Amino acid sequence: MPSKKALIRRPSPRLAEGLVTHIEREKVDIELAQEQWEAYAETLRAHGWETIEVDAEDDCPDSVFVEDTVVMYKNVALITRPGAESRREETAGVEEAVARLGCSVNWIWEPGTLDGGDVLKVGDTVYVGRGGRTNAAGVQQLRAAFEPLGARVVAVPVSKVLHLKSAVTALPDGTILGHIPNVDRPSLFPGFLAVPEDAGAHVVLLGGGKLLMSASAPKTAELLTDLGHEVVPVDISEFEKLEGCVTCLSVRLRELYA
Ligand SMILES: NC(=O)NCCC[C@H](N)C(=O)O
Repeated sequence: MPSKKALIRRPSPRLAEGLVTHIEREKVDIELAQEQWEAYAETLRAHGWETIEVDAEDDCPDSVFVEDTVVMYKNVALITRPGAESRREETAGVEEAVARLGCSVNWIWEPGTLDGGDVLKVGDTVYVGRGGRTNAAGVQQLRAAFEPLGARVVAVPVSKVLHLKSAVTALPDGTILGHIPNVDRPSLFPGFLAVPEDAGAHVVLLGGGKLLMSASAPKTAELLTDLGHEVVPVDISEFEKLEGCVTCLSVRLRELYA
């Protein structure tokens, strides 16, 4: 049953201490981050999404990146076991939120690790990035959770960026967008479109053909507009300083069974 709910999680006051792995640390402006987060949430609402706030986790600097803690497939919420130990406390609140929404809940167990940022769904194909945060056991457990439900799980290597979705996401027609220097094996993806900017590879599908994108990818926005897409830009500069992108700030629940 189609639904338009999106989980979001308010930034921790300790956001500036969030993990940085592949880029140089830059000072984060917390007040600006809060404003940007409000504007991001408002943009979702303006496009028909009911936002559901997961209880804040003030002691977890990276908790705003809610996408990493749960992967949805149909009505099943797979609670992850984040690859970074400092992020493991984040999952409890998310589990509570999805259970309250009537999802069927499943879990990634030790020794598996998996971050939601490593999972890209394109129809019933579920790409999973095997990289710094997601290990082989995590990939196997994801397969065991979703293949019986009809998913085709495709594992792909990720070595150049934090997560698979830091490298690639997909347009509504299934075209995979990626910035070539960040993608390990572009040939693994059918219908690959190279984009000129890092952040140009990140789109959130708002519905009705609209694409939520970072304001830091103007050339890609132009390219996609020229291809007949409607781009909705948001400024998320403070989250980008922590290797966050537009996808990681929400989890869209499109197939709730309720
Ligand atoms: N899915 C995502 O893109 N998550 C971004 C997580 C950033 C956070 N600083 C981390 O390193 O875990």
